[in-house]
Amino acid sequence: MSETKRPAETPAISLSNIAFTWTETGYRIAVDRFDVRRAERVLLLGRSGGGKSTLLGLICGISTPSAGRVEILGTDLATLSAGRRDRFRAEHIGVIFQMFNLLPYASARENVRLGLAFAPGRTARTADPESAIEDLLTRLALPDGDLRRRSASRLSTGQQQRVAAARALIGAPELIVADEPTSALDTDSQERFLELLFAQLDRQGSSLLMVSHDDRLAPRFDRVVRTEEILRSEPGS
Ligand SMILES: Nc1ncnc2c1ncn2[C@@H]1O[C@H](COP(=O)(O)OP(=O)(O)OP(=O)(O)O)[C@@H](O)[C@H]1O
Repeated sequence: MSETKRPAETPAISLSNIAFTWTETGYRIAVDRFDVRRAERVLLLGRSGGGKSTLLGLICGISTPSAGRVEILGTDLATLSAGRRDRFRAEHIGVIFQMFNLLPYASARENVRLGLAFAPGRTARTADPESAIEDLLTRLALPDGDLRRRSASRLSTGQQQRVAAARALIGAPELIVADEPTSALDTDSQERFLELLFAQLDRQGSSLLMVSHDDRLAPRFDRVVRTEEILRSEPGS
């Protein structure tokens, strides 16, 4: 049985007394306490190799800590089997990966549609999936026509990034987690992307945790946290 509290009482993310070690490298992190509130937008800033992606993996339930508690939207991830954790992630967390992780041979539309796979709640919130996909791609400035039919591998980096954002946002999951989604873009494209992303977040009221090493992004967020404020890491052997 998962342990679930009422939404109004629960933060989007609540981490306590976390310890995690990568067995292959011995690199370890510890986090005493870290919370993100509902609808809050938090930027986690830190140097490269400082453990940001490792932390996001724990928050998304891709990795599991050796100690401590990861609670997402009131659910303690340790109470879920691996399969249920995957379904929980699909249903409640829109993830924008650093390398986007699009299916290269699938079209932009098909990649966005994947955001609804294994996510009955997100699907139920999307009355008409095909027009929702078109609407999101329009809002995220991926022009109609050939581009939306083209396989993802034939899109520019910025276009792939917007497809990845649309896939994360479709069906309005409560939490969006983004791992350096703007790192491959020039400053103007970064600005445009963030504007589009934030406008969509305003519409759907999701929380956002974004990690980056670029502190120029800071003014746009409700709160900025530096990795060294919450996370201790040891390089291993
Ligand atoms: N899959 C893995 N297997 C083993 N060790 C890993 C793995 N992924 C990361 N690590 C270890 O964790 C350390 C921190 O990596 P992580 O990707 O969490 O940092 P980061 O802050 O996200 O870096 P960047 O900003 O460069 O993406 C790495 O130096 C590496 O030793």
